[in-house]
Amino acid sequence: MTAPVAIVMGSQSDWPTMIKAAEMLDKLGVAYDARIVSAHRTPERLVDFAHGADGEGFKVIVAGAGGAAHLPGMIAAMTHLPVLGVPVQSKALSGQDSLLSIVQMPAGIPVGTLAIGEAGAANAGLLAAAILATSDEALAGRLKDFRAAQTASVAEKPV
Ligand SMILES: Nc1c(C(=O)O)ncn1[C@@H]1O[C@H](COP(=O)(O)O)[C@@H](O)[C@H]1O
Repeated sequence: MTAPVAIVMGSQSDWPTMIKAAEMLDKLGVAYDARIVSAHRTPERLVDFAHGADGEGFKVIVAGAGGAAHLPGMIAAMTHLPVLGVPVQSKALSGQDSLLSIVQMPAGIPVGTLAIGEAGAANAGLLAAAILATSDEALAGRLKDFRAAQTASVAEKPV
């Protein structure tokens, strides 16, 4: 069976951030395919990926990039699949550059933008699962269990 989620990132250096999306999907029993694709450095790979994503069977794309982060928006421009953008924390501007370049899309081509860094990547995994869960009752149940376990793990008093 093909993986329903593609996790793409602009560079190998993004993987320590984007692995948080992968770990979340692992926890929820959702298959994914992780790839390095860059609008800047591998433009033809980007075009092939974005044009072929639907045909490959992907349902949701999680795209992470840092700095001048054109990757999520360029993918969104070439596929109708939902694209979730993760602004990777950059060294020079702490990810503000990544955030603004992903979130400020013109009307007509949306990228669902998450928070900067690892929390954003983890939430992208959760959101991808939530999108898939609208047509997958078993996954919806696992998402509810995840929430319940999270709630139960929060102590009432600090130690
Ligand atoms: N923003 C993009 C794109 C893109 O948008 O296509 N391709 C690579 N990059 C970003 O460049 C940063 C530095 O990359 P290196 O660490 O490889 O120099 C990474 O965060 C990557 O996402």
